[in-house]
Amino acid sequence: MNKTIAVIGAGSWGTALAIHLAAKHSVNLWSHNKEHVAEMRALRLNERFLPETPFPDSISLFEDFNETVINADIILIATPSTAFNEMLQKLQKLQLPKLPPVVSATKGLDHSTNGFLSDTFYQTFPNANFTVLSGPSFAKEVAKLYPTAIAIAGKNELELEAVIPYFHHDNMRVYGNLDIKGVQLAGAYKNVIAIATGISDGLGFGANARAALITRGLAEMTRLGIALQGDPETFKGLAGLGDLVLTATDNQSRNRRFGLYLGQGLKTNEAFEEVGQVVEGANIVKNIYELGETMGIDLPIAQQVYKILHKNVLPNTSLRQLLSREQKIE
Ligand SMILES: NC(=O)c1ccc[n+]([C@@H]2O[C@H](COP(=O)([O-])OP(=O)(O)OC[C@H]3O[C@@H](n4cnc5c(N)ncnc54)[C@H](O)[C@@H]3O)[C@@H](O)[C@H]2O)c1
Ligand SMILES: O=P(O)(O)OC[C@H](O)CO
Repeated sequence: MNKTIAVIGAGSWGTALAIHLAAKHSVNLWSHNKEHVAEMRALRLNERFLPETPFPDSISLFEDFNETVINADIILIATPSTAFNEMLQKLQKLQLPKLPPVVSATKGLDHSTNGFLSDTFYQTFPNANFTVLSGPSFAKEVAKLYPTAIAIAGKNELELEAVIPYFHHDNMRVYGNLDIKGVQLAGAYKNVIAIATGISDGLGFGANARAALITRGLAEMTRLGIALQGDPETFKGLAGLGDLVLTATDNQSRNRRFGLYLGQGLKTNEAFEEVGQVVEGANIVKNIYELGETMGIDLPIAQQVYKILHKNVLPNTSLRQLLSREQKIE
């Protein structure tokens, strides 16, 4: 089957997935930045975000949103979470007679509601097929076609069957998942824990502290996830533990690197500048903190990351506060 896939967002993730999908399909890759589109057309490469992997011939570059999606068999949104809503508005404006299945590869929450991006999507398109792609997957490795396993989550098996075959081929193995809320919460939360382990490593706290943050981070992610109607099993799977371990331990992660810079003494704005790409954990830690407060759920690691980023608490003070909390049963 040679189908057409519209990829919305030409950062590192949209581009990597475009390269993977282009092995079997035609891909329309869209960026909101006209100069970036011209550059990618000329170079047949996304030099800004993924400079090591040239485009196969089956990728076409688009600056016009309408042209990108009008004949697409599926639409993949791969923008940062801050732009997700804007992409839905663009899709709505098109008034397509029937929206093709939409897959979100964005890892985050809705910043204005603290809610799931899927809820925002269903409010705009109540009857459309919407699924979420998540799991341990660095863009650079996907673009180089290294072996990768991910999860795609949706409301029911029919919706999953309509999209999984587009992604499940060559070096990518896809597991279907029916817990769309848990998968999203895990994909967002692991970014915050990766910032915390980065900070801890930047401070030189060592391997014991890193393992403790990952394990206790998984516990608090699971606690919030269950309270938000996620399935506890999800947090042990690819979108949970899998992505948490990847992001919290490998320096390809922007969230982890951002934390490392903070731990080494850089100010927040300096750390953002050094990373130079999206840091979703920093985008959403306030949402997670507010969810914990309003729902009365203890999220100690996220609380400390929130205080470092939003209340000017020093990383060293903050992480030591984690250790000095009252003794409890695991
Ligand atoms: N890079 C990865 O390894 C990876 C893997 C899995 C998931 N993700 C997720 O994918 C999403 C995108 O991340 P990325 O790695 O591609 O980020 P990136 O920093 O590499 O690129 C961001 C892209 O978004 C574009 N953008 C910014 N504002 C926009 C707007 N208002 N409208 C349209 N486009 C806009 C930028 O021009 C840029 O092309 C994030 O939620 C991230 O967590 C990334
Ligand atoms: O670079 P990060 O920290 O945004 O992580 C990228 C992916 O989410 C890893 O699965």
